Amino acid sequence: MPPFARRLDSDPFAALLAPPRNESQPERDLRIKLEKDAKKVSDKIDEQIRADKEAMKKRSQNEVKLLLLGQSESGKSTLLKQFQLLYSPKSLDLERASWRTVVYLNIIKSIRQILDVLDREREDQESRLKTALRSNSATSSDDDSPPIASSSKANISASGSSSSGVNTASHQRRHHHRPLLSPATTQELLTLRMRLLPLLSMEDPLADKLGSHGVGVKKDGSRHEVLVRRGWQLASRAVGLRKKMSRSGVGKDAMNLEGNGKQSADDRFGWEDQVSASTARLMEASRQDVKALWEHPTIRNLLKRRKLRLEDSSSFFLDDLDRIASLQYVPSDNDILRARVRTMGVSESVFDIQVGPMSVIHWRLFDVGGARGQRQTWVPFFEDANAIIFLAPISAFDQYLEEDARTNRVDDSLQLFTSICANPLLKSAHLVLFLNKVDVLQKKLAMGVKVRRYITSYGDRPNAVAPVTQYFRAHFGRVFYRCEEKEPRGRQLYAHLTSVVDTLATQTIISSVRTAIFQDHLRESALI
Ligand SMILES: Nc1nc2c(ncn2[C@@H]2O[C@H](COP(=O)(O)OP(=O)(O)OP(=O)(O)O)[C@@H](O)[C@H]2O)c(=O)[nH]1
Ligand SMILES: [Mg+2]
Repeated sequence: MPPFARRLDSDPFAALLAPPRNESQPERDLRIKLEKDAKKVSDKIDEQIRADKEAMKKRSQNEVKLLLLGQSESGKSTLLKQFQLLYSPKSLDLERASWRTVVYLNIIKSIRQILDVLDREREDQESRLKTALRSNSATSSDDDSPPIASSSKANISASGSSSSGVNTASHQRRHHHRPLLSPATTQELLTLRMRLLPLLSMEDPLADKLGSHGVGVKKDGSRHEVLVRRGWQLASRAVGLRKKMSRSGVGKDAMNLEGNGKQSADDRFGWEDQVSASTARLMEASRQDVKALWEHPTIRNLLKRRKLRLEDSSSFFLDDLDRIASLQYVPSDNDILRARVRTMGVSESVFDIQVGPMSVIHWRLFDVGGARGQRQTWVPFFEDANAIIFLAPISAFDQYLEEDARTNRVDDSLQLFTSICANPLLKSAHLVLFLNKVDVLQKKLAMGVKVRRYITSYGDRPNAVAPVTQYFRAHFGRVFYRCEEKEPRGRQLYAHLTSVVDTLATQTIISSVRTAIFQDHLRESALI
């Protein structure tokens, strides 16, 4: 058998592609032409594939994806605002009016929480009085009760050893028996409460206002809890401006305080809707009452005694009411950093960073909702992430999750960090850890809050900032190295002690983190 025939026998493709044995000349010419045309098409496809690959490589070289991860209230959105301040400060200017609504909401929520505590104290005091009349009960000390969560839930943590390696303490709420409210003080505080009702009544309309701009509003007990999605700041502003234009279009201004022919208050101060304008006026009118409540010695005592954890921003705004409760108020950068609104889902922001005379990197940041119910939305963003900043608020050693009042927040952070370190989709991501809210930690320790009461494994170490931060840093480090030992990926952990509301310090850290992440990225993309 000739070698050609053998080849045809053994190679089915050669047999298929071979010209017919008794092909005529015209058939041959046609076949060759068709083959040439087919090759041209095939070459074009190859060329397109090559071009696509090249473009993809170029795009991935010019794009760095960074995820901001961590539990709720860890500071992810605040860190994003710092990126915005650093790389796109003008964009924050456009959002200022929207942040004013959030500041108002934050203040009103704090007042409501304070008044809720007052109500509970009154009820407890009444029932204690009744009991005392019967049994002549004794008083008890103030300092050993655990805090009550800002959600007003009982705060009882799981005891014993947890999978994260820290041991958290178990607490039972104690009752206080010493009466705090005299009849005169009760009367005084009830009068204040009554005078504050109009301002309090703005909470739901304000929440609805934010909620109507493509964001979520969750009913939290009897109250609205606002959750925001990507772009809410500008959506809120655009809707407000449209309303304002349509108002002036029909020739009447619902908010015109000055009478005909004069500029309305919302025009002068940039209010874009009636709800914000009304709240601003109520805020100014109620300023002295809010201050009287917030600074009232009995209220101070009560908050301390009941260990009410107002959100970190609350005292910041309440301490500065003279500035904020004014018709001229426009939120400063610092106010925006402190304003608190929950993130829902994943929101993406892009910053273009010039890295050379001709070269720009598109830095894509993904800010996620950190509550347990939100965490499943993170996973689709893991696959092509270049880097992660994981935020762990180490000041939260004495706090429990809002979504699970038995889980200590530091414990939750450690568990979450464990799952991030071990996730195979993130195996080549550059890993940065922010041990955040060091300023709050400092204040708590200075107030005498003892770490070992909440983290029993802390033992007899000194209750000071350096040993406490060192202890938590070691725990997070151990989680990381344990993951690397199990499955070595050659990664490093870059850890920073941060307070992301501190602009100067945070921006310095962002710059050094950026250098490290971009260097890693350039090294990797050179290998593609
Ligand atoms: N004092 C202080 N406050 C902080 C710090 N970091 C964040 N905060 C405040 O903590 C609150 C919560 O911060 P966010 O950035 O909204 O938290 P988040 O991680 O985005 O929370 P979710 O969106 O619910 O996942 C805000 O009022 C911030 O101003 C910090 O380092 N120090
Ligand atoms: Mg957020």
